[in-house]
Amino acid sequence: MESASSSSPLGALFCALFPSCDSEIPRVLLRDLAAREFNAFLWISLIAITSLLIAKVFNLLRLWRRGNRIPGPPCPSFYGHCNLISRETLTDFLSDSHERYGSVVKLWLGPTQLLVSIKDPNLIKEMLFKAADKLPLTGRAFSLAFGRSSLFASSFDEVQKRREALMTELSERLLVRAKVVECIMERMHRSMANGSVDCNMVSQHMAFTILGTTLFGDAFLAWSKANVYEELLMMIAKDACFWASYNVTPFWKRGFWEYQHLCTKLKCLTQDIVQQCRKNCKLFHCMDQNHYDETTSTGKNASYDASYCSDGIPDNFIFQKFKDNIDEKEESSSNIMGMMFHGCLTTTGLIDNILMRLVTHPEIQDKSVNFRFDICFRMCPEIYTEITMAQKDSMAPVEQNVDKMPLLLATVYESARLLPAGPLLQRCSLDHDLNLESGVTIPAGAVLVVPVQLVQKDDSSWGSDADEFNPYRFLSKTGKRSNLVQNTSFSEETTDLGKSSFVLNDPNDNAAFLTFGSGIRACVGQKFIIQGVTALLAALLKHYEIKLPVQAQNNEKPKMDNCGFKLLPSTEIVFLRRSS
Ligand code: HEM
Repeated sequence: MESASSSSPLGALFCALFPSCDSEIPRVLLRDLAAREFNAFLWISLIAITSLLIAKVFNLLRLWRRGNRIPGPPCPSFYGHCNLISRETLTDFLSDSHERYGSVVKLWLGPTQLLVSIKDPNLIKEMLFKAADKLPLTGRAFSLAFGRSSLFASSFDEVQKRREALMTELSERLLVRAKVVECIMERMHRSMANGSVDCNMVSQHMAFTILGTTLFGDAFLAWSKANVYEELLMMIAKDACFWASYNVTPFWKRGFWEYQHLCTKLKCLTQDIVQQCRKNCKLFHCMDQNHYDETTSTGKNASYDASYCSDGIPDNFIFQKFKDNIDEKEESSSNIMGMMFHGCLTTTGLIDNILMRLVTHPEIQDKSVNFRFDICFRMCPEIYTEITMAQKDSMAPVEQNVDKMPLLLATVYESARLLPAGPLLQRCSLDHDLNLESGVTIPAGAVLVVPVQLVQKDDSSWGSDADEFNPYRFLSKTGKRSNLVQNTSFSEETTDLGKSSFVLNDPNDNAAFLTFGSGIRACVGQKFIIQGVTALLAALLKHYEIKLPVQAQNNEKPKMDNCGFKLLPSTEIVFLRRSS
């Protein structure tokens, strides 16, 4: 009978090489070899796991040692403050802690989770420039809902290229076109048939239309599924953070699959609007080509707009240049959905907030309609006059003259200051400690946060009226860029402003203005959305006065909710057509 060793390929090879050997020897040798290799494998695994654990323990000890050097409230238990602080109370807790322990405060959220909050504007600025990465949760929320995104990922290296491309694209689309304004006004007019409109609904629609037409072009205005898209996006927004907060994707939960179903629907709709854009474009291309052929054959001057359809894709269609930069594997639709998601949510909040400020401070729109204004208000400029003045010597539509409307721009910035889009700016530095110039060292792995709302309402940065709505704080007289913010009362300064022309101070010059973040990960859409929203408001306020309905005028003014990011109750407002 043939031996086992010679029947195996290795054994046969051994016998062929050493024919004189005993047939038992190769088998023993092979077994020995296998046992040694297995042992070596076990040793290597053991060493690797042990060194990994030692590195983890070492990092943890370092985090504890360095973390404990930062001032902060004592930790109630080994498991940290997590059980004591809810999302609603975090800002209050940080406010108290900053008051007691200074501008850099630490909180242990768990035995391995250190949170460091910074309140001093100059330290914040430095930190936001040095810490380039965002928390993994941010990237996870976007990728779970929309697929891998190279715009809203955590790592700076991943987003850097796309950020630059998007910034260039947005800077070419700063103006909201007359057609978009018309479409919004038409819809608002229809909604007003019931007497008043819900402020949040109308803001959401405006935000959605601005973003949709910027990303998808005019095809978006005629798209029959735009309303469904808007609803879906808002439904996803409600749950995105909840599902992303699981460390392991909860495949076993039914709710998760329902959420995923909504996300898939949104993706299909995104692809649908992209198709509509393509069709629209081909149509325009043919029409323009026919027009071009006609005009050249009749010898007339051809006015073919090559920039619109140079390669069969309209210029304003999903950012052609931006799309070119996306590598093949990446789904461009995830970036588009991400932009619609972030842009619509934040812009809805901003417009909602501005409209509420305008109805609760009617004197800023137009003094002639307000009977309660006092002497100081009589002297200060107001938005309606500003719009009419800006239009006086200009043939351009009102939305193209926003640069001549500093008070309207200041109103937008002041509303953004009082109600930022979220409670915290967040960063982390996973691999390196962060050394701040003040001497504070923030250990690698700590979560860094900026309590935006506290910073944007801090007396030391904004003066004694920091809590109040005062757009004039962003204005100064021509030729005198005085610091209006510090220790300046509304009445003194605005009286003075009324006598002379004035300019807008760049809000970003104040390190405590953080609505759009700051530093290398700051919002890419700031300039675009400020211009867009101001242009839309200019067109609206030129024709309408925005008011609370008569029955609501004596009610209490809307207040911020517990988190301070929403005005409650959601209010009905009225757009009253101006007679002239
Ligand atoms: C009122 C409107 C908006 C507000 C309040 C807002 C606010 C913000 C904030 C606070 C951040 C984080 C900044 C930081 O951590 O330093 C951010 C990031 C970002 N925003 Fe906006 N945003 C708005 C509109 C938009 C629009 C319209 C776009 C683009 C179409 C946009 C694109 C982005 C992008 C791409 C980022 C991520 C930057 C990064 O992670 O590197 N934003 N935004």
